[in-house]
Formats: sequence, C-alpha cells, structure tokens
Amino acid sequence: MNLIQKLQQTGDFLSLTRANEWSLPQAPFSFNVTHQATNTQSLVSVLDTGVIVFEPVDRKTSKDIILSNAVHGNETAPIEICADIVSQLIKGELYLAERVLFLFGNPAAMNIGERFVEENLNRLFSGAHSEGGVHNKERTRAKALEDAVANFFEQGGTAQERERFHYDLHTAIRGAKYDKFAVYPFRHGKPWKKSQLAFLKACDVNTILLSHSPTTTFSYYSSNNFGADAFTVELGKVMPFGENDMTKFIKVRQTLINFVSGQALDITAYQEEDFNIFEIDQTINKHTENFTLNFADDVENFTDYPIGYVLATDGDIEHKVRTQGEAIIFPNANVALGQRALLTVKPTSIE
Ligand SMILES: O=C(O)CCC(=O)N[C@@H](CCC(=O)O)C(=O)O
Ligand SMILES: [Zn+2]
Repeated sequence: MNLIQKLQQTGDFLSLTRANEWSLPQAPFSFNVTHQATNTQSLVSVLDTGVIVFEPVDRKTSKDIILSNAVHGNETAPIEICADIVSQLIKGELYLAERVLFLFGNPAAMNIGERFVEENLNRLFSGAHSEGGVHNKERTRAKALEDAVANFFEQGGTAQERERFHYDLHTAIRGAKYDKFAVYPFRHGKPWKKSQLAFLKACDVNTILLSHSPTTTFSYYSSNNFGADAFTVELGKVMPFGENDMTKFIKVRQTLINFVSGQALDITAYQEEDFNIFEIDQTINKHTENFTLNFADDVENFTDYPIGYVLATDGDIEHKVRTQGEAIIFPNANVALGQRALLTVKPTSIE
C-alpha cells in the first residue's frame, strides 16, 4: 500500500504530517472522495506536509475557510480537533459544503513537544521570515504557509466574490480567567464585525482582544493581505498529546464541523452583555537578559493589577500598570530578545 492509499484508507493526515516534518517525500497529490450519505464528490489535495485542501466537486460554494493549528507545536488540542475533522472528510464520513484548507503549522515542533524548534513561527509572517538575514527551517516554513494561504484564497476567487475566513487555533501556556478567547487582528480602521463575534460565541469563545497595531502573526497576515475574517483563537491551556480533556472542546469542534459541512450554526445575534471585550493596551517587549516578570508563573491570563504596580522589569526599565482594570496576557519571560514578553489589556466595548 503506498502513501496515498494509506491516507485514503486511514484518514490519518496527522501521522503523515508528523512523519514528514518539513516536506513530503513525494510531489503533491490529489484524489477524489465520495461522501457516502449524499453520494457527492470532493477533491482532496495534499500540497505539502501539513497542508491539505478539500474542495467540493460540481457544487457551487461561497466560502474559503482556513483552519490552522500547531503554529506552536505543543498546543495539541487544536491539532487533535483538526485531525479528527480531516479524517472524517478523507473517509467520506462528513459532507463538504465549502472550500477548506487545513494547515498543521509546525510538525517538527509537534514531535519534540515544544512551542517551536528554533524560532517562534507566529512572529514570522507578513514577510518577517525574510528579514534580518536569518535563515532557518521555521522561516522557510512560514513562507510556505503564507504561499499556501495566498494560493488557496486566490484560487477561490476575489475578496469581493468570496467570504474568506482564517481561524488560527492555539492554546495558551497559562490558565486564563476566561478559558477561551480570541485575538482580533488590527483592522486598519475597518469595523469590528459583530457577526464574527457571534460565530466565535458559537465556538464557546466570548472573550475578545481587539488589536490596535499590526503584528507578524498568522491571523494578521490573512486579515491584512486577503481581507479574511481572521482570528487567533485560544481554546484553553497547553497540554501534551492525548492529555486534553476533549469535553472542553465540544462546542468549538461541533461548530467547526457544522461550518465546513454547511449545517446550521448555533448563532445568536451579538449582545454586548454576552461578551468580555478588551483592547490591547501595552505591548511589552524583552530588551535585556535581565527581563523579569513581577508575578508568579501560575498567575492566570486576564489577572488585573492596581495602577502603579510594577508588572515587569527589564534592566533599569520598570513596566507599570497605567490604567484601571489593566490585566496581563501571554506573559513569557523566556522569549528571545526583542520579542513580546507581555501584553496588557483593558476593558472596552465596541459600538
Ligand atoms: O500563552 C502564551 O503565552 C502564548 C499563546 C499563544 O501562542 N498566543 C499567540 C497569540 C498570537 C496573537 O497575538 O494573535 C502567540 O503568542 O503567538
Ligand atoms: Zn500558540
């Protein structure tokens, strides 16, 4: 049985991806799948390691959906959710209603159970992979993932003709006061979409961080370059493979399944009181090796501190709370120099 036949039989794209960390052992390939219950056809295209596209055959579509996971290799719950949906699609067990690209970002980091191998993949998008004269496999991978996104959206049609979505699924290093939350990439003045917040609520995500500046993250790349409704979605806490409590992901898994298969979504109209809306206040980067956080490792995301509290010190710089209700997000003193070591957020609303 060859690689293609094995994939068709098992649906196990995750194992194929993990067995080929940086590239496939053969050229890209495609095959047709028949959805048993409706006798409808879909084309499955494996374009690279961790890059698989599903396209309905002989059926009109309107949406181009990207579901990415493992941009950080140790964030396993989103990997397991996507691997399951991919398996159902390959085996013809799930109807496909729209064009869907699944991206398993960093297989090599998955295999060592780490966030990344050499460099944080989620700081290398929007061309950052080609800056500074640095070359490594994650930078090559970031460019390949950018190209996969670009080709997928462009082959679907123009931004005016299509509805474009990219949900970059993560989990967080620490626990959080709000277990699930999403980062809304900077919109350059375009309005925040309440319909997208309603979709995220159907995914059990009702805490939203509004960004006010460009970043080099994957979700910002798709939002800014292709006008996609794109988010970094934090689904819970980092756990090793097989140790996720999958009961915590029932809603998001079912919503994503319904989304790709055209089934009804549990959407209720946006109500401000249903959400915790924050805006990113301070972006604190690490500039010296003396960077220290002034709170314990187990302090949860969204913990707030009083005005004047010293959140972190970096050499002779003190980073203090400036705003009432200002809270911490993504604290990580172990980042590389120049990278983000802490975000703070403050409560806000969207009109
Ligand atoms: O828990 C943490 O410290 C980081 C979790 C994580 O990977 N978050 C993303 C957020 C990306 C964004 O700001 O859109 C990241 O840090 O890459
Ligand atoms: Zn992550």
